[in-house]
Amino acid sequence: MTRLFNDPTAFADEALDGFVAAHRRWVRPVTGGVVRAGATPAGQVAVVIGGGSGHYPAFSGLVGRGLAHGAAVGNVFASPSAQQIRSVARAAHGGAGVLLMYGNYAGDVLHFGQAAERLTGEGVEARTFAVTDDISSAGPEETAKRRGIAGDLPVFKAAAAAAERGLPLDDVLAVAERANARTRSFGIAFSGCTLPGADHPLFTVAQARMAVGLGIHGEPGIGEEPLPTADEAARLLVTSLLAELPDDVEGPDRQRAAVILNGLGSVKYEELFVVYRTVAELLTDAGVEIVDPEVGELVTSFDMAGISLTLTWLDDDLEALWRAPADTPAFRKGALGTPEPVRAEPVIAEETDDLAAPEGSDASRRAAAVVLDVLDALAATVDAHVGELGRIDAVAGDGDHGIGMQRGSTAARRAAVDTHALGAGAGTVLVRAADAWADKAGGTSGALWGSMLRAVGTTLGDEDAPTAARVADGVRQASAAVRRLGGAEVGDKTMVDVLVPFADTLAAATAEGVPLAAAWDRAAGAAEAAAAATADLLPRKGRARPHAEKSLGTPDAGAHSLSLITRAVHGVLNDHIGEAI
Ligand SMILES: Nc1ncnc2c1ncn2[C@@H]1O[C@H](COP(=O)(O)OP(=O)(O)O)[C@@H](O)[C@H]1O
Ligand SMILES: O=C(COP(=O)(O)O)[C@@H](O)CO
Repeated sequence: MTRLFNDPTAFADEALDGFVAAHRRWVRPVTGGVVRAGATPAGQVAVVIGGGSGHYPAFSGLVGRGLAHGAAVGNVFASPSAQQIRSVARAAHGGAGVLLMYGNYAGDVLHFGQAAERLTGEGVEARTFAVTDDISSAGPEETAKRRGIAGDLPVFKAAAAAAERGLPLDDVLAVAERANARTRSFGIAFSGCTLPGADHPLFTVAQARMAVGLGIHGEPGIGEEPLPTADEAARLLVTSLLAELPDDVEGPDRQRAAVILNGLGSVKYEELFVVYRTVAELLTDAGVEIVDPEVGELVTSFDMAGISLTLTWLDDDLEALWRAPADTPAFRKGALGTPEPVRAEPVIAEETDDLAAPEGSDASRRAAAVVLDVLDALAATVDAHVGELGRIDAVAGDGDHGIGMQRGSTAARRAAVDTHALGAGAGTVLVRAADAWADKAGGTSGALWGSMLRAVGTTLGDEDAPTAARVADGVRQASAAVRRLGGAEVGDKTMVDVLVPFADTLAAATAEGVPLAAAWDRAAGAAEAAAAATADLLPRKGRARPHAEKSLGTPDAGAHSLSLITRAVHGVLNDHIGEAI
């Protein structure tokens, strides 16, 4: 249970404020997260990490000398937005480029990727790297699909220590790749976490049972077994990892390994030590030389009861990087010289894009008024279903789909109202709403909904009055944009299963000359049927994939929300447009 909070939707921001107030020696706040209190030394690659809140000390607690130069901090269990990441990276940049590092989650991959593109376009050389240490989340033949859990720490640290040596960006990236290829984690859980404001945990484990193969977002494990003793738990963790050695490690005998026994939130230190005692014994019996072990909370999931074991198989260079000193709020090692002075200049102000909007034609401004009503209906629908969407997402995901959609749709509506008041046409209103959605929501759906609204807005433009064919074309462009960005296709159990038939039906009906509202009605019917049919699919993308079987019988959360929204939008089109276009 998370007991102490004010407004649950403000939890992540308020936690970050308090964290900064407590750690000014190490960090200073910037829009989107934190950077080191001292400047990145000129000519040093900046390592910028990030992810959702709810995992402390990941990610803000790992900012400081010897480790990250900055951290982008998202909402609870949702990746930070591309705009946040860009802002933190610009503040951390020391002139030698930026390596953006995160765990391998769909939302992080999308937002960090977009941030890197934008930074590079602005002249800040940027690369991305996703950590994939969790062996339970995909098989050895699909290591690129694995999630990042406590292995984030040794991989971030290796890259950051390489950056401290003055290596160029591509060499720092190569170190991250090598550390990741040699890092494996495996975990078990005894209870799920309860998000701030929620009254029940994201999952439960039956009395005297444990979930095997945990995630760090309250995802249920991939299997269930009887509750073990501490020694049995240690044996399971060690044998699972020794059975999954990296390709270039022939056997454990005479190998060196960095070892992390991580507590997820409510397993206490003494319990961890009891388990570690046997972990150390088993590894030593297998011939492994343990290097600088860490036992404690390094990547958490609120109050989740669970533990994970991480092994990084070291070569000489990786050992030196693992042993290198570090000084951050939550992770300290060795001794560093005198710290750089804490910068006295004020907090970097949020960069605001030019607020003026290009004026739309009269016809496009009238269309923009309908767009406002559409966004109102959209946000109201999300508000009315926020709990239901969260529950569906919690079956095999992280339970945040409702709150993510709510944050995004609320921000989009606000931005649309402001932009409309500046005299903008329908296209610009939608594009600004899209950017606000992606920025404020973060997460997978934030990036995808941002790209959808942007595609429709770009197609409508600010000059011509929208026609039925133009709207249908905009929706088609939106469908293509989501598939391009997320890489999912029909059948993967995502919102794409609804978006494609919706766009195709709308295009076919408008091509037959059916007026927009009636064509939309037909397309919304196709969307509803497609959303219901996702209940029979096994997920192949996103957070639900490792829990495929559990999701059978439940529709995909993003597919369901999209179908609800298409139906609500039909109401607006029917009332405002009728058969006019
Ligand atoms: N690669 C993808 N392409 C398209 N849609 C996706 C993809 N991955 C996930 N989704 C959609 O995103 C939804 C989850 O959104 P949300 O819960 O807001 O994001 P997150 O998983 O980042 O917390 C899923 O239900 C699915 O419809
Ligand atoms: O949840 C996180 C990001 O992944 P999403 O795909 O946006 O949910 C985050 O907590 C880990 O970085």
